[in-house]
Amino acid sequence: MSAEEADSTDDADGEAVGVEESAEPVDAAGSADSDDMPADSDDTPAAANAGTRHTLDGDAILRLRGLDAGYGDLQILSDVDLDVADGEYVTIVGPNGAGKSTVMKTVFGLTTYMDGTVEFEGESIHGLAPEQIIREGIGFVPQNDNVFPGLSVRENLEMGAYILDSVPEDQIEEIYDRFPILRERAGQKAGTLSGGQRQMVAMGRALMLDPDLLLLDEPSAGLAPDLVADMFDRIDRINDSGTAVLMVEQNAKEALRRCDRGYVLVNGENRYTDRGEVLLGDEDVRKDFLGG
Ligand SMILES: Nc1ncnc2c1ncn2[C@@H]1O[C@H](COP(=O)(O)OP(=O)(O)OP(=O)(O)O)[C@@H](O)[C@H]1O
Repeated sequence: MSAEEADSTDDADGEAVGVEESAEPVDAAGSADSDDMPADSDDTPAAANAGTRHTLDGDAILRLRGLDAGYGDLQILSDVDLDVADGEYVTIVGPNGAGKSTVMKTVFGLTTYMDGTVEFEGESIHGLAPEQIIREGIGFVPQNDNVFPGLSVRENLEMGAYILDSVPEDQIEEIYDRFPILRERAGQKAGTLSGGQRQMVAMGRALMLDPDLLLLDEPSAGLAPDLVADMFDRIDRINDSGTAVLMVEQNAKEALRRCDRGYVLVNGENRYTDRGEVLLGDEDVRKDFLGG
């Protein structure tokens, strides 16, 4: 069994976790900055926090509140709250069909908005077209069809900056420094690259405008197990250089191990929120969503 299969949340039914809302806010559910944590927060079980707080105390660059969204008349997300702080690494995990990708697509203006707020850097971005959202400083790497297969690697990167008047050569160089194989393959059609290399092209394209927030939908999907760790390392480095990351991952254990905070989404609703390591250590979360 591959690491991905082992971590799959396919069989989680989302019904087994019966954690009720607590009246008391729990501080540990919030901040990306460990200095802000209560001294004993390492020991706070996620279950004690579940259903209480899905938001940060401080400023968030991405702030979703009471979000309802879906496709046409079909509502998928119900009352979703989610924050990403400046420079934070946040991951969303949960069973298939929980609505994880729908959260990302909604941030990027690709679903039917129904209710709630979507704010980025203090301004509402609800109703903006994807091109405007890119200008605001959000990059998005969708799970599928995320490169132009008939264009070269370099042309794909240039497409990431199509809203500019001229190609930002310095940024292309930065992307090549980050992903050296792309410099070597600059003239090769993206459709002929390996899965891992295509994922680098897709990330590189999304980084061309140096976004403040990068949305990554299942970046390890389809990668051979030995390439998965490398992809996660690259994401760590992108985040280390100051870009906030919001990532959806089926490889839930690894994602939670790497991130600052995690959200468990079930049936389009928030279920758990806490620091990744706290969610990983929680028996109910492990049993119901992480394959034990
Ligand atoms: N374009 C669409 N039109 C209609 N329904 C859709 C569309 N895209 C997704 N859905 C439905 O929305 C629900 C949530 O899908 P979503 O892809 O957000 O889930 P997910 O948690 O990311 O799941 P997975 O892990 O399987 O990718 C599913 O029932 C799915 O069938």
